[in-house]
Amino acid sequence: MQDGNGLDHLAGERAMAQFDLQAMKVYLAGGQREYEISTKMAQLVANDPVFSKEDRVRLARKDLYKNSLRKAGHAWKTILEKGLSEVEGLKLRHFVDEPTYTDLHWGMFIPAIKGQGTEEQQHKWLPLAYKMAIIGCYAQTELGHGSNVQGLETTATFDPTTDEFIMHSPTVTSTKWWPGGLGKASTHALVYARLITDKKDHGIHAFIAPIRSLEDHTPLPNVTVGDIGVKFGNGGYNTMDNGFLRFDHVRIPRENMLMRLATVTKDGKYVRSNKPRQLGYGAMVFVRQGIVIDASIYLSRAVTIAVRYSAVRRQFGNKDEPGELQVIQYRTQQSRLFPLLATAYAYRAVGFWMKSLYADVMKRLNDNDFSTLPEVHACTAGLKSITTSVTADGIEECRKLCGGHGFLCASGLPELYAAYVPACTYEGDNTILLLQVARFLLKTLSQVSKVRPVGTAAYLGNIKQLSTQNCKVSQGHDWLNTSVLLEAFEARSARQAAAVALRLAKGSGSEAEFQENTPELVESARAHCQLILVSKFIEQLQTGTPEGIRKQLEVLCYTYAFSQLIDNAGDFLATGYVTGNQIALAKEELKHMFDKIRPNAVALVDAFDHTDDYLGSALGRYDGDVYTHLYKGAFKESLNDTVVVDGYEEYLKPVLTQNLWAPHSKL
Ligand SMILES: Cc1cc2nc3c(=O)[nH]c(=O)nc-3n(C[C@H](O)[C@H](O)[C@H](O)COP(=O)(O)OP(=O)(O)OC[C@H]3O[C@@H](n4cnc5c(N)ncnc54)[C@H](O)[C@@H]3O)c2cc1C
Repeated sequence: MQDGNGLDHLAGERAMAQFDLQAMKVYLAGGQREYEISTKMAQLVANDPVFSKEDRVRLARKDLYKNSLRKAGHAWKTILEKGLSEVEGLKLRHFVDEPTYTDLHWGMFIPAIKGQGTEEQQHKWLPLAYKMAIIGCYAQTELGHGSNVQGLETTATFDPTTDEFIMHSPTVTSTKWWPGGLGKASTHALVYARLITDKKDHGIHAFIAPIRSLEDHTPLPNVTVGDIGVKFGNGGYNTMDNGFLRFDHVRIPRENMLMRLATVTKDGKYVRSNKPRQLGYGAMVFVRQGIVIDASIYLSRAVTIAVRYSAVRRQFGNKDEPGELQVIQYRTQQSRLFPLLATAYAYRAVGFWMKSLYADVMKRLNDNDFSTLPEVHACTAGLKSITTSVTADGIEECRKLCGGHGFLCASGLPELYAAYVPACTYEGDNTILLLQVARFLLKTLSQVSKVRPVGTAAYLGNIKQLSTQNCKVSQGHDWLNTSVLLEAFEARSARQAAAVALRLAKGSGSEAEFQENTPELVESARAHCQLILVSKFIEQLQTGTPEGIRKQLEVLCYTYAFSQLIDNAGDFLATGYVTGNQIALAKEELKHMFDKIRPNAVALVDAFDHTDDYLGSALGRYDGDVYTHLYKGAFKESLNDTVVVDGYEEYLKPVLTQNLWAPHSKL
């Protein structure tokens, strides 16, 4: 891939690489087959003008949304015409790279029916959903409540005289608010509502409610539905029609309640099924594995842009070298950029591990073995929280690493951030998720003498040893030992969790005391998750990494672990496990890692294999021809459609000609 002049401005950088680029591409794709599918789908999208992202940040909302509908429809047509498999179709939609209603239809509506519907219900709804004869969304959140699902107010009251539920939104705060795809596209909503039979409230259950006519798409009688408004950033998440929805005593058939876990009989009896609630856990692990891989992809896009641009951009110089220095040569630039590069690799490795975790969970569910589920629930909740928060912050850091030009939409970074940042909130607010992890840690510690902790919490079984032995590092290279690093992360996490558990144990056990300690609880949950990330990156590295890339992955793994250690040095020091001197030694080792990454940096981001089309960034172009394309890009700006700007006569000329109060002034 080269520019119009045939020049690859980054060729010198690429020539320095010390690893097998192709092997790294295949590794990052998750295997040869995945690599081939990815490459094919990326090209298919890049070569189809309908999928162009060219004007997205300049379009008014109505045009933006209409174009998004066009792309989603065209993607579906392409999938059918080319007979693409489910995996290929998913990849194709991934490369279209635009949040849209189909994300919720395929990602939430269909899985919810599969997980919560009876076989009969699946038989009725899934064929319609699979061929998109109906479009569904996932309507849980309301104006008044999101995280606190038990606080939802929408009601579904059973009327045995007609064998129907009456869906109702009794207050303003009960208005469904936020569901993606609800605003304008969906014909059906999976509505979470309080089930009421015979005046008794049975709590929150799921119902399929038709909301728009299948004839002309108008809202059904007594349904009020629309889009909630413009969201953060240009383009970004504004291609999605997040919606509001109110019911005014809308009747739906009894069979529209999803009844796999509980049933309402014709005469209004509420019956819980004997199916274990945990059956839905497999889907949860699957969704969260996708979130962690997505975090890696989004972060890798930002890092690709920042690394390539940092290799192109030159500022200042020194007397020892001719010309100006590439900004990637500056230690401060490296110390902000290379840990993010290593993080993108770490998240990819952890995403791969989560795939095997999913397989393990499914096997256990089949065997009715629910013993590991609390640990799996906590681990995946925590990983969702940490990886999305770090990725959102990382994209913003990459924007700053690109200086002024990073602020231009042409850099691709503002839109990437705007599209990604809600991941910190949807699928569970990140702080709430960490509090769930903290509760799990407290429970595990309270039972540690009787129940041996499993999986990612197994280290807590060694709490005594981890609480008494301190770090033995005495020279820098002592840190270059994965067991030493792992023990440091285990000891820090175990000690932080034990400290807050002890403080709570000394108290009365009240909820107020728990609340008082939530900042420390969140910190200990974060420590636990950072340990999981470091340990799984190491584990993945040690299991069958191809020779041609192992060395680079090791460097990235140490970079990741050292930067985590240093960024959280306060916590590590406070636990007493490490000394200030040991942290200083780790800092020196981290600099050595930066030296090892430096000649490989551009190749390491090339390995993510993002096409120019997918990156959509003048700064991150493969050929490094940044300035030509920034300059050309300015001429696409609508303000430059005319040389004299619209508004000059009415509003600018009177200022310049001192005619502000002239009789014809429009000011
Ligand atoms: C782009 C986007 C798309 C979405 N798509 C959907 C969708 O398709 N379907 C759907 O149903 N919903 C959707 N949502 C809604 C989303 O799931 C909720 O916004 C999310 O669950 C957070 O809930 P909340 O808004 O009530 O936040 P709140 O819970 O009100 O959080 C506000 C603040 O309070 C803090 N907080 C709340 N409770 C506690 C506590 N107990 N302890 C400590 N701190 C606390 C939180 O950490 C946060 O800082 C979407 C949201 C966004 C932004």
